[in-house]
Amino acid sequence: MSSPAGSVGAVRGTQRTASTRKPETMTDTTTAAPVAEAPAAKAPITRLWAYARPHLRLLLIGGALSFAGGLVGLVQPLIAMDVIDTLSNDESLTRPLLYLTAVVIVGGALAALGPYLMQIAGQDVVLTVRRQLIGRLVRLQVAEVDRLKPGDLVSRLTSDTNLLRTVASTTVIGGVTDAFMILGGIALMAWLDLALFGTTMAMVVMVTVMMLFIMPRIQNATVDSQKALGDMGSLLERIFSAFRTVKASGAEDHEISRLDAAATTARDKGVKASFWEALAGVAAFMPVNIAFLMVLGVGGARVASGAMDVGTLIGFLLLLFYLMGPISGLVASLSQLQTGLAAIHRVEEVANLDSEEPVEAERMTDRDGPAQVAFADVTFRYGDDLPFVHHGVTFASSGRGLTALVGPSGAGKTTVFSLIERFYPATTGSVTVDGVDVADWPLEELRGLIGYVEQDAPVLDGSLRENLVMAAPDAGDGDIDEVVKVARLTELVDKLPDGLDSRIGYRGTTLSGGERQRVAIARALLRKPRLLLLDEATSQLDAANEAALKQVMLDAAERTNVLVVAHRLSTVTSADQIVVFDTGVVRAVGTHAELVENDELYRGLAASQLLTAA
Ligand SMILES: Nc1ncnc2c1ncn2[C@@H]1O[C@H](COP(=O)(O)OP(=O)(O)OP(=O)(O)O)[C@@H](O)[C@H]1O
Repeated sequence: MSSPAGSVGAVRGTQRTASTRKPETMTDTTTAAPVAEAPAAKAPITRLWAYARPHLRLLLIGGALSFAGGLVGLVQPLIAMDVIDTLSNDESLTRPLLYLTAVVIVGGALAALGPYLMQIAGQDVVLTVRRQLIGRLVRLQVAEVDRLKPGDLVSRLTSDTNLLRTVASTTVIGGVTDAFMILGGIALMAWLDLALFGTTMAMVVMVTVMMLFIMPRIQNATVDSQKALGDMGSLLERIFSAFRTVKASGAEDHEISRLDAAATTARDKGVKASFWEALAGVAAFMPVNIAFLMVLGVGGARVASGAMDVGTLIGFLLLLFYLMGPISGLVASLSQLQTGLAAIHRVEEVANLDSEEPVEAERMTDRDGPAQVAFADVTFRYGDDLPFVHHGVTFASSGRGLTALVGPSGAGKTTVFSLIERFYPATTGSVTVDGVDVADWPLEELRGLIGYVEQDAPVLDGSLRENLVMAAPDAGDGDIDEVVKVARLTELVDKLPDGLDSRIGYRGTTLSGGERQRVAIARALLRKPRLLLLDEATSQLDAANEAALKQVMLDAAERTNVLVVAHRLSTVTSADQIVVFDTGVVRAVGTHAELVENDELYRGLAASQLLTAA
């Protein structure tokens, strides 16, 4: 074997492991798994800033326009005072009324345009977050997906990110604008009358203290409420992933009651969050109303005593009245901010998951022809707290030909394929392809040379063509026709209403088990792989198709290296070599005839499948 060209060291490290993630402790299957137990690496507010920063320009323009709209509104009470003075002086109302009209029109236009621009920025922020999440989710390591619940992840991508829209747009800028309004109003109050100002400030302090108490509770309640939604999504996803089994088991009522319980929990948690939000509203509203009454009382007395004129009192009251908007706006913004921070917390947990980062890497090799595979004393287990599945597996499949992996169920045959594909790293020992440890291959290149047909031959929602070209997007019509013929799919394509462009349903439910397997085989062959991994590829085929595909396998083995996990030995009796697995070790390697002669386990398997006399 010639060793592949190119630097090995330069392409290491394509798998990313979040250093902050704690080991998983998942045993409960009824609720959504916590995506990660460690808190997000950065404070949610810092992350919010990072997400919003690329859209800052639009946010600031929108915010400035909204702020200008608010300022224009602030002038209204002053003009009203002017109107009263003008009336009491018997002067013409034309000038103040013109001002008032201009203020209303300009204020209205600014109040519409500013929030609209901020909403656009908010949608852009959500898009940025979703893009990051999508990239992360699709590249998650297989081990992470083993322990997670897709329904919960879907909820994070859809529902949680949606909560960010308002917070990233109107909330922060609106809150800041409202805060400035309030500060401006307070300054004006101090300028108008210090005694009334003091009365009002007591109330402002009261509101602040109450908010400090309520806000963290809103955030916690929102996290709980969003988690409950995720749990519900997980349960629903669980049912649809085994829909026929649920029905055939008559388990609808049981599943409905579980979903109902999850929906009730989501409702209860939502109500709790709403309770704190409502309390925040009251906590802001009540003191302002009390302040209004107190100003009326104290101000009335001051007017009666001549310490203050009636115009100033009315101006002060109007100012207070006007400030109710910004005050309740600020409180609503703070509540929304808590909701958004809760959402960021859940979104950021996904960032802590282990994923396979794409890295630019030099190609290792331009070799064609069959790839060689070798396992050298490989041990492996799926988790630190799980038993070893491989206890020192050693075998080689050196180039062109058919290698069959056989042995009892659970012996570790499928795991061999997972290690070759680098879905998991071997614990000790080495798994090499073309003499290079799989850990040293650029991940994309390694997987690019392999065609893999999984045990349950999954197909994805979409058209038949989309499913076939998934691993070979550049395949031409001629190539597709050829694999369709080779995989005995011609009849299926002819009978489908739109041929190759017919949709084949969620998880290929409109296809038979055998058809799904043949689609998966055709997909793998279309890639023209240097290494073909077939897992139980013929288990659901009828006798005629099994014989035909056995021929396909042997044909492929003429050109490439084919590894097949087989339970039905009839399909692999003519394999170049058969590797017999037993409880995580290779107990024998040989041809069918040699193994029947020398290996007791294989002889038993062959006898039980009527391939030899017992
Ligand atoms: N993702 C996983 N997490 C934890 N344990 C796993 C995982 N996948 C497989 N196992 C366990 O590893 C062992 C070997 O599984 P593997 O699928 O490799 O066996 P196999 O020989 O292919 O079996 P079969 O012939 O039934 O398909 C089994 O005990 C199985 O329960």
